[in-house]
Order: sequence, then structure tokens, then C-alpha cells
Amino acid sequence: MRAQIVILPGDGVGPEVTAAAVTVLDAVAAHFDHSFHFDEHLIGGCAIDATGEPLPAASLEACKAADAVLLGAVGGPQWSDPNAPVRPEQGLLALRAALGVYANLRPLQVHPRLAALSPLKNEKLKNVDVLFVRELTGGAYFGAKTRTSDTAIDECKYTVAEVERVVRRAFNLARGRRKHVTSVDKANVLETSRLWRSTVQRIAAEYPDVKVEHQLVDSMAMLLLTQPSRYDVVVTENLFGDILTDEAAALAGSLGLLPSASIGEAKAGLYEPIHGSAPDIAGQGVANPIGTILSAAMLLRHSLDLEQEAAAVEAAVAEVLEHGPHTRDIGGQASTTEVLEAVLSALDEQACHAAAFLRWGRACG
Ligand SMILES: NC(=O)C1=CN([C@@H]2O[C@H](COP(=O)(O)OP(=O)(O)OC[C@H]3O[C@@H](n4cnc5c(N)ncnc54)[C@H](O)[C@@H]3O)[C@@H](O)[C@H]2O)C=CC1
Ligand SMILES: CC(C)CC(=O)C(=O)O
Ligand SMILES: [Mg+2]
Repeated sequence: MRAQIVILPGDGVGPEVTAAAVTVLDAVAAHFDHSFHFDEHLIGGCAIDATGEPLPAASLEACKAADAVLLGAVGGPQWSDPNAPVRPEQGLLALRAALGVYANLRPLQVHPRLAALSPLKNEKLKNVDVLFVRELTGGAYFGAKTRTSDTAIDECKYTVAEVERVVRRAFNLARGRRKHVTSVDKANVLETSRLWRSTVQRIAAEYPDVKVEHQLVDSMAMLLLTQPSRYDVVVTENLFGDILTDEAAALAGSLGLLPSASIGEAKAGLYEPIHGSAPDIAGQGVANPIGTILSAAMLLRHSLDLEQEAAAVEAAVAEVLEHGPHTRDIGGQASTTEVLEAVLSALDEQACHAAAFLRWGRACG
């Protein structure tokens, strides 16, 4: 298959981790006989420096025309002046809105080899397999912002239609999993959460085969640590989902491990690790590339319908998590490049198995 993929490296460790993921996608193309064309564009702080804008028109147009977009991260201390007229993060929010990618899928699994890195006891981490579905284009991140000398307002708004579409996604995804949806809100206090909860209750009636429960976000933050294996699909609004998934990354062992897929009605989606630009380690060649490589696997699955290829990348990553090498954040000493090379050689083996399986299938008729 032929695919046009836009790469937005962004800032900080973004260029380091996207370069690793592109090398993996190149290897997938070579092994499985696909033709991926990569087109790199600016976003975030580097775009502000070059053009004055965090999302230049050329970047947005390229993303809209692509089959998929792979992004590193945006932001950093040099663009974080509270009085700055434009900020890198505005570029990412504008891109998510323009692409209409309202559902952000953030899977959490705990590799047994890394369980020791988690602050939790090992037995709590058995069978943890959660899919967070975070609403991505509404809520406080997109509401009107006003500021006077002594007052600041961030409007938080949700419409029924915005809640319905992401909640339906969550229920549909739950049908392919353990058929359990946990909706997280703050309905005891927030009007937007009351609208969220009543909408979930109405949609749930269309899915009698899926068990639904409601959990307030403050207690959910605690339950995620005390009973993580209880959860299957967790659907929640933009801000709560952002916070809960960084917390969830601590269960897996590092923020550098978690991938994400942002999807809407179109096949084309936006794929990015859940972490930020990690300015504290940027430029040192030690960033963990696994979250971005797994995001590339999600790109293969969700935007290109290449399930076998996605599974091969995931199996290669699992092999490297099992046997190393590991970057510093997960207790090793390896560089980004050493981890990438290990993933590539594990992928070689996966691809050989896949090719042998295909030959066997043909021979058997
Ligand atoms: N999607 C995006 O582009 C996001 C951008 N940001 C931006 O990133 C900047 C830094 O934000 P922080 O709160 O420090 O969050 P962060 O996610 O960049 O870093 C938090 C901690 O996790 C570590 N970390 C993150 N990714 C890692 C990786 N791949 N390998 C190893 N360690 C990793 C960092 O070294 C740091 O200690 C800010 O400007 C923020 O706005 C934050 C979150 C998401
Ligand atoms: C706009 C981003 C910086 C928000 C964020 O932290 C995220 O999407 O994970
Ligand atoms: Mg975040």
C-alpha cells in the first residue's frame, strides 16, 4: 500500500523520538512491501521561531491532505513566558481541532518485566489492560479565555453532540474488549459533568451488553492506583483524561512508554506519545522512543488498516521490553538509538515469521 504520512517532530525530545519511529515505519515498509512517503513540517516552538506561528498554514494543509500524522511533542521553557503572545501548545490544540480528532485513545498495559519500576506492589499490576478514551477537542482547553489584572477565566463547555460521539466510540471499543465502560466525571460539582453523565446514561441504553459505571474523578485518581486491573475502557473529558493518563503512565513504569491515537470521523488520524517535550533530557539522546514507536503501530492499525504490521511492531517492542536494552527512565543505560536498533532487529524476526506464515498459507492452499 502507498501512504502519505506527515511528520511533525516539534520541540525538545520530539525530533529524537519521531526519527526513531520513522525508521521503524521505513523498516515496516521494506519488510511488508509498502510505500510510505514522509513529509516533515513545523509545529510548536520551532515553528514560532521560524514563522511566528505555532501551526503554520503549510503544516496544517499538509496534515489535512495526509493519510496520517505522527507528532513528537511541543513546548519548552524558552516559549513558556506567561506574557508570550503565542505559545507552542496552541499549535497542537489548533491541529487537533482542525483535524476533528475528538477521541484520544491511550492504551495502558504493564509489561511484567517493568512492574518492579512501578511504585505499586507487583501483584496490583497483574492483568492491567486499560483503554482510556479522552475527549480531545472540547472542554476547558478550548473554551474562551479571559484575563484582567486580577482575574482569569477558562470557560469549560460541552455540547450533547460532543459528548455523544466520543462516548459512542468508547462503547464500540468496549464491545471489542471486556465490555466494561467506566465514565469519569465530577457530576457532584460541575454542570458540564452532569450533562456528560446524563448523556452517557442515555447512550448506555443502546449498549445493553456493555456494563457501565460512573466514577467521580477525584476518587478515580485513587482507584487507578489501588485497583488498576478493574478497569477496561475509561471514557472522560479532555482535562481529566490528560491528568489521569499521566498518572496511569506511572503504573507502566515511565511516561515515555505510552502511545496515543487521536481519531475522528475521517480515516486519517493524529498519532503521538502521551508525554511532552521533556526539556530536562532533550538533546542528550536518551529519550525513550517506545511511546512514539507504539504510536506508529497505532497509526498502522487505525489509519492504514495494517493490523499484521502493527502487531509485528508491538511484538518487537515487547521483545525489547523483555530483554532490553532499556533507556534510563526504565532503569537501563541505553541510548534512544540503541533501543531503536534493538526494536529493528526484533522487527526483522517478526517480519520473517510473518513471511514464513504467508508462504505456509499459500502452500496449504
Ligand atoms: N503533546 C505534547 O506535545 C505535550 C507537550 N507538553 C509540553 O512539554 C513541556 C514539558 O512538560 P512536562 O510537564 O515536563 O512533561 P513531559 O512529559 O515533557 O516530562 C515529564 C517527565 O517525564 C520525562 N519524560 C517524558 N518523556 C520521556 C521520554 N520519552 N523518555 C524518558 N523520559 C521522558 C521527562 O524527562 C520529565 O522528567 C511543556 O512545555 C509542556 O507544555 C506536555 C505534555 C504534552
Ligand atoms: C496541549 C497539550 C500540551 C496537552 C497535553 O498535555 C496532552 O495532550 O497530553
Ligand atoms: Mg498531557
